[in-house]
Amino acid sequence: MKVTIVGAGNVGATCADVISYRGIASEVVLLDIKEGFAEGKAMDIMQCATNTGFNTKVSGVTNDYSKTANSDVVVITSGIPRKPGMTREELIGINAGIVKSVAENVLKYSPNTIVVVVSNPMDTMTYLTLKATGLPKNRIIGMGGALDSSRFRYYLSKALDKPSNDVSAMVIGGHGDTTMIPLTRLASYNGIPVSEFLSQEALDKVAADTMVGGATLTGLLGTSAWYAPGASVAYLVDSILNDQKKMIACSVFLEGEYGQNDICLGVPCIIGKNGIEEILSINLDEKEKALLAKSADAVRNMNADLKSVLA
Ligand SMILES: NC(=O)C1=CN([C@@H]2O[C@H](COP(=O)(O)OP(=O)(O)OC[C@H]3O[C@@H](n4cnc5c(N)ncnc54)[C@H](O)[C@@H]3O)[C@@H](O)[C@H]2O)C=CC1
Ligand SMILES: O=C([O-])CC(=O)C(=O)O
Repeated sequence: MKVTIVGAGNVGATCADVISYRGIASEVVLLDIKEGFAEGKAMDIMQCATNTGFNTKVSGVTNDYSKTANSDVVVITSGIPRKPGMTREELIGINAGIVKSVAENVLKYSPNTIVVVVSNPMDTMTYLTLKATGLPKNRIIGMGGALDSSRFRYYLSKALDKPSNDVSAMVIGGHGDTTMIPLTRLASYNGIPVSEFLSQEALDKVAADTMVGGATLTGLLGTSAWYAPGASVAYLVDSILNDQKKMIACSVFLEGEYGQNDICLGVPCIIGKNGIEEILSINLDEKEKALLAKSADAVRNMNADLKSVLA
């Protein structure tokens, strides 16, 4: 199975590294616009093969889309990341043009591919990819919920002082500092509601920390995070390529689900060889419904800025 990752920067290269290390795909092509950069990242990753014991073939190319031909999955991470103090939404001006041209280029050589959109503002970039390419909705997946949910589980595990892998929890809504919705009511520690162990005050703090999880890392690192984002993309790609049917919160085009239309927003999905195989409709309480509607309004406002790019 072949995966192309466009953008060989922090997130793209980390994703290539995790995919090869875990043997998720037989071939990974890294593509970047910066001369020699993807080639260098690919060579560095390939030189891990003997010491970590993988057989994936990783190659890098400078803007040569012919080398990406017949990819099963294409991941788009090209674009700029935010700096401390910025929101993801502020990246739209530069990233929209990049994402649109990249999506068009990859489809020329891989017309049947599934596209995973990572560049920010991710929900709007996913919507843009869908509108610009006209691909069916099951083949355009926005990655944000996998990452936000893993951060939610991290903060819950810290509050519980128990291992992250014993915690189950999901974040839905937009992938933004104010638009994501950690579903605290449904989070559990080995099947027991976390509210059995944590006060409402502690749970509120976990939710607030999760929402600004990306901003916190950006403040610490000077640019946005890459290890967990790269691993989250690889987790999603694994579920597609190996038809694992995992339930993952993904940004997907909604047509009536959760009362929303003409928008890409994070909701629980079943991910398999056909991409988005099912959108799960879970019962939200009134407060969660209101938060989702508010989140959708904010993402829709952002999408309105795409008019000139889509014209
Ligand atoms: N959805 C999510 O959960 C996450 C999204 N992101 C987003 O992912 C994007 C990438 O982040 P990083 O890897 O940290 O940035 P980075 O700056 O390290 O890498 C981006 C790469 O894209 C390349 N690039 C720019 N224009 C291109 C084009 N037209 N064609 C091919 N390559 C091009 C650049 O040369 C650079 O190497 C950002 O927009 C960031 O906000 C980052 C983390 C998580
Ligand atoms: O915070 C950012 O800008 C990058 C991102 O989406 C994340 O790490 O969640």
